[in-house]
Amino acid sequence: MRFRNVHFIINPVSGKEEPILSWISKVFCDTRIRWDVSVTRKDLTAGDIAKDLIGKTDLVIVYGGDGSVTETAAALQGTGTPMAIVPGGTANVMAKELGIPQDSVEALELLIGKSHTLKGVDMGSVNGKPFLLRVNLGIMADMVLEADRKLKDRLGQLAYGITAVKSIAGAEAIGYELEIDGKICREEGVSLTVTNSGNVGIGDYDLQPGISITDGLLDIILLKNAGLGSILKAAGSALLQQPTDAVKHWKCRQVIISLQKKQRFICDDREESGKKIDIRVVPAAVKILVPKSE
Ligand SMILES: Nc1ncnc2c1ncn2[C@@H]1O[C@H](COP(=O)(O)OP(=O)(O)OP(=O)(O)O)[C@@H](O)[C@H]1O
Repeated sequence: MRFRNVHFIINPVSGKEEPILSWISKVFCDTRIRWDVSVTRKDLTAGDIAKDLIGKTDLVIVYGGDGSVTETAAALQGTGTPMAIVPGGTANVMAKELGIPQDSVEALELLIGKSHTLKGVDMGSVNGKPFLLRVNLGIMADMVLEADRKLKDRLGQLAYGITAVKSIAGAEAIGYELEIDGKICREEGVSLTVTNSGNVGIGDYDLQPGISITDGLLDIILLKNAGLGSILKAAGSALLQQPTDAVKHWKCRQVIISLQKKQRFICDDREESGKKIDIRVVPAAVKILVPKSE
């Protein structure tokens, strides 16, 4: 696929410290592609910039972490303007999920070559607001909330490991009423995840086997307790991509979660709270540039 005009959105404070402008210039200098750059600010998000670019460029390319990627996807969803990712963040979950090179120069080279294609990627909506990766309640939410900017700058991905240990230590199971595609069930667990993406940003491991970001479905994953045995079984299941009895797994188009009291949850990187959480899939919502499969 050939693009004539592309527009980069760059987050100057995301995880990696790289001379990205000089690399863009080098990679694009021998092409006929016209490129332009906008830089995010605290008061000008990737989503704000992407909204302004709808229909005005052939491709929006975001250089940043999953926060910038999800903001851009939310802005472009349903518009027909495609996007690409050059992973510049700490974890870069979305790039891993889609097989996009983690190395920035390789990701730039993918844009100018012929070995890429545009893929229709599912998104989700939670109480009417868009998300790309997942919604977390319980210990997974606590883990992300505790890993603040300073900790991520100092420790990179290890920040999530440290906050995970803290969150698991204090975990208590709570009751969830789940209405899954119209069918009601009652469950208890320490962590509830409704995910669009399988990858969790640690190597190539998926949360559970069989999760796809292009299947038009969401996956609900419930971790029943935070005992060591249960955590090890869940981790082993992710490593070996085998099901386990420590985790319950459903696929759905919609789930309505009812809680006994208002609880905070994480929707991608965003903190929200609620007592009733209505989550739906939006199939093939946004077109993203990915490597062509063999
Ligand atoms: N110029 C800026 N100054 C300060 N903060 C910024 C600026 N531009 C963007 N941000 C903040 O960065 C957030 C997005 O960060 P992003 O996800 O790109 O990187 P990251 O946190 O390093 O990556 P990851 O999510 O993979 O850990 C935005 O939501 C916004 O709050």
